[in-house]
Amino acid sequence: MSVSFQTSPGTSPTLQASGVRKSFVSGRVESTVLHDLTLDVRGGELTLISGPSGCGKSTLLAILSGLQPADGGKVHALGHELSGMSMRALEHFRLQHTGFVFQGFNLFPALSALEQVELPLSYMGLDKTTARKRAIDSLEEVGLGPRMSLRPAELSGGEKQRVAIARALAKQPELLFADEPTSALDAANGQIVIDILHRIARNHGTTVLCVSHDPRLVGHADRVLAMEDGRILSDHVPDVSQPAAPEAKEPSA
Ligand SMILES: Nc1ncnc2c1ncn2[C@@H]1O[C@H](COP(=O)(O)OP(=O)(O)OP(=O)(O)O)[C@@H](O)[C@H]1O
Repeated sequence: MSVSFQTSPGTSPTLQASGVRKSFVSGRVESTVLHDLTLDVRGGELTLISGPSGCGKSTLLAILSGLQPADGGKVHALGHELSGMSMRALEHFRLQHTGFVFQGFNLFPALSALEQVELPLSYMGLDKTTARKRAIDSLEEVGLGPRMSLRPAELSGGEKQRVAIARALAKQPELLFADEPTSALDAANGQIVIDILHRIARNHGTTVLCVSHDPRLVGHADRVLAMEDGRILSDHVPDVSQPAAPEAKEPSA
């Protein structure tokens, strides 16, 4: 049986999935990874999808962001039905409206932090001056103003992830997707990253959807969808009076 979670009346969801199903075939075995999953996600909030490894979180994020097709059901993002879009239209949608942050940072070794952030802005068609200003503003917003000329090899893991966040933020996306953004980081850097994602949701009205198996993140989200075996088991607002992780200190470079 599937459980549905809907937004409360008066709020307008930016991401909606209804009856989403996904299976993978390996040899002769077909495994269902998502079972008739229905959910709504709102703007201006950090929504965390938590759950054990292998429960289908990354697959769900990939489907909600248009990176992967579902086998059934519908996904609406910013009012567009993703399942009805061509590959080309999906690419355009992702370029214009979404930002991604992944566990492995995905930075180019030869580019400075500033160049990493400017690059997607050039693909979006922004002129050089606008792109540079946006890139600088975004790097400053994640606390990397003084380090924007450095290349990945000269940055710590936490700083690299902040460059990746600045790169996503500079696009001014309505939807920001983060897949295990803290997994490669220590506790202090992980907390800084999740705090930045939270601030982006609050200050820019962005829909931030983060998937993670890290239980320390639960206390830092506005809303937590707990997933298990391809189903959402609960939808709750975390108790902020019970911090899930110790206070973060600004780490040294
Ligand atoms: N392309 C694929 N082909 C076959 N099986 C896949 C594929 N992608 C994912 N799976 C399987 O689907 C299941 C869910 O994977 P998924 O990556 O969505 O889980 P997850 O909850 O994000 O896990 P983790 O926390 O470890 O990243 C796993 O059993 C995985 O092996």
